[in-house]
Amino acid sequence: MTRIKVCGITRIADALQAVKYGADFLGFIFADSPRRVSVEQAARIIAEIPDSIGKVGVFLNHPYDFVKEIIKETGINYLQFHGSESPEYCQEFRLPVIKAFRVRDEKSLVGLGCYQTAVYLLDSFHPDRAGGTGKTFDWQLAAKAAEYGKIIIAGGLNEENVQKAIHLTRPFAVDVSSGIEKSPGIKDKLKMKRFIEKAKDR
Ligand SMILES: O=C(O)c1ccccc1N[C@@H]1O[C@H](COP(=O)(O)O)[C@@H](O)[C@H]1O
Repeated sequence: MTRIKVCGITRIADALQAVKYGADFLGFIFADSPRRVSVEQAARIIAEIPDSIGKVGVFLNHPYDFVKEIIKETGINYLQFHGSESPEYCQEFRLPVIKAFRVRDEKSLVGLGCYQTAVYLLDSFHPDRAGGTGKTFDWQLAAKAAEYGKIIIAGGLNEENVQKAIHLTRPFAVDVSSGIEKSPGIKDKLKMKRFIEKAKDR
């Protein structure tokens, strides 16, 4: 069954709803973003979440020591590197790494084979925004990435298109953020429920 990652969590209520509806991973953004959480906020939320749920810290070209500190202070147990972090950088950490690639065309996936990370996350390319774009990319390109290992499809997913994305790409997981929001960082309960139901129904 396709796993579900709900990203951009900033509130305990949203985290608990996501878990109740069946999310497998929750994402906490430490990069510059309207969905950014403080270390204290993330630690408070993570303390309320069952052990069975993956807690993913999302980083963007952060210094090694910053990431280490966040791991220590919050209890995140997956690392999502959303920038231009090198394969060597990704291997410095003991936790499983999700390396993001922002997909514009086939060339965006060159270099993917150099990484030995747990999972590859494919998100949409945007010239000005690193993530949370609400835009989809050409899902046909995901097949190339799948040759290297497990993939997570991200970028512009919502209750209307998630089943098609799963059908076309057969991912390990789907990742949603802005597609289930009322406003940046604030989840819409109903949209979240419907998204998870649809994703689980595939
Ligand atoms: O959401 C953000 O603001 C963000 C900022 C910096 C790096 C990553 C970010 N979010 C990631 O974007 C994708 C998909 O978002 P969406 O569903 O298109 O809104 C997801 O992987 C988030 O982790």
